[in-house]
Amino acid sequence: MDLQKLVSDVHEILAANGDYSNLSDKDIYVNSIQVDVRNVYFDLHETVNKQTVKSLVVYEDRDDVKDFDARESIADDDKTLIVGDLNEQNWHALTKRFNWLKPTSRHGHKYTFGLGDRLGLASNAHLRLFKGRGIMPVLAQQSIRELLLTNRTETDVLLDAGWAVFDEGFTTGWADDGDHVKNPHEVDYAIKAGCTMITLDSTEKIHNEIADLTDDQLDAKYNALDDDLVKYFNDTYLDKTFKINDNASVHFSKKDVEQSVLIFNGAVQYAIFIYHKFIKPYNLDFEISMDEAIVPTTPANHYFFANELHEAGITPETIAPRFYGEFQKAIDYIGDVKRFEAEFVIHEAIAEHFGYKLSIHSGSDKLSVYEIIGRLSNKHGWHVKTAGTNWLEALRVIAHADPKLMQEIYKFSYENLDDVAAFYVFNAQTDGKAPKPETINDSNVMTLLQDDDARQVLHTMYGSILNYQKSYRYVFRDKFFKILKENQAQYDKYLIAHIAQHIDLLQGKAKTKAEVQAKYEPKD
Ligand SMILES: O=C(O)[C@@H](O)[C@H](O)[C@H](O)C(=O)CO
Repeated sequence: MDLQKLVSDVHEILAANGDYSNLSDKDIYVNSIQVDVRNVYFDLHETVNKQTVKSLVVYEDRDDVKDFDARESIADDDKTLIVGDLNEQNWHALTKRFNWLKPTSRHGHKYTFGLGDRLGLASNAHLRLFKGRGIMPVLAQQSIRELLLTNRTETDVLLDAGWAVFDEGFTTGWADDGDHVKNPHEVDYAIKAGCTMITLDSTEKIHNEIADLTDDQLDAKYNALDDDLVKYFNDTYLDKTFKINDNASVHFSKKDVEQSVLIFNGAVQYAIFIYHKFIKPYNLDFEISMDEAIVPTTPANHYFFANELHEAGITPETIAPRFYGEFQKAIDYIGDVKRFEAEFVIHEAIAEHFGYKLSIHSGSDKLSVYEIIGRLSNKHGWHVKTAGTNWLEALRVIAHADPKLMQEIYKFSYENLDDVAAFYVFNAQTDGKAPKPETINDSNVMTLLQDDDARQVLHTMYGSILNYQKSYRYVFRDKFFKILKENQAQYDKYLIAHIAQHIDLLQGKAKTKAEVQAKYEPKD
């Protein structure tokens, strides 16, 4: 690398008085430039074999610059210029200089949005979309399931997102979600890796089987609890109506009390335990999710959960109920939208009453309900989690650039769908619902990204696709990343078009799915 030229670049930056539109070195990534008195920091984006290769350039007082891991360096008066990799040491060194680089809690941010970049290549585009929108991006958001299936660690996820934050000069705050952690080991791991938010997935503590009991069986099981507990729950809830506001109240029949206790109280107690062991001592941002339970969270169940937490002195930042209808991965909402709205009013009132926000999980593509969610919760705020659909946008790039490879990927996914049966709940099946691979050809391959069943097959099979090997060699992985990196600009375009649809509806800038699709859906 020509270090002398980089020194001239630095002097040009210092002389530019903040206007970097005409810098002579076009490899300087302008969004990344930071000038701190006479110290200068930026990323260099060089194109090598059609891919972008990034390096960090730091120009600092000679004694200070030592904590960077330099590949090369050169002295310039009392300063040293170093060039380094975008690695862990350099990112930590930068966070000591720029506080906004570190992920923080969502607390105080009214609108927050989880992005879940499965491949580590989506955050730059996301940040360009979020700049100036007034929404805090939770850039790093990976479930343990996703980490296992992609062979990534929390640190990989943090660094991919953190470097994008520096690259884009995104100074208004971002968060890192240790998503769907289920046990103390996973919570501890997420915290130690630097997650600022913990999403406790309480699915395994929720007793779905209680919903199938007859009234007599339910009664017997409930009354078998210790007398003092039964007395406490009956005194607190039985035949009571809690008026939450002018539009919402929650009534507890005998069945509501018994089901709320027997289905959810184990999860409440577990959340209290996790709160005292980790959340409170480390002052973490806490979400409790029950969205992947089999039983929907009725307004009474939700009120019960929130009230019991409140009695224990706990106010999480967000709670993710399992709303009425189905929020399946990668496709629109399934269910009666009117009933969803009627129940959402009550869920929102409960959240506002107890002082947290609702979190909408599996939020990608739920374009039929975002206008409702935005309209009903914009005053108080919301958290939305997309479900890794940036992976599908990556496949859109593959389908475009190499239709044959995409057909092979789909055929493989279709034939091996059982791989993910234990990880995901989805409708798509290979017994007639999802399109048969032999019907897909070069001219209709893009339809795979529009068909609900094909989307679900491809969405859930990411781990198998990326890790599939023959003779110890990856079959798809290397080709996949090569194409994606060579077409990053197109990937960025697709990513922005996809998430912009969600945000416009949530922010009330558009009213219908048709409107946002007409505005943003890629035409090619
Ligand atoms: O695939 C996953 O595990 C994630 O995308 C996860 O489902 C996601 O983070 C989520 O919770 C969306 O609601």
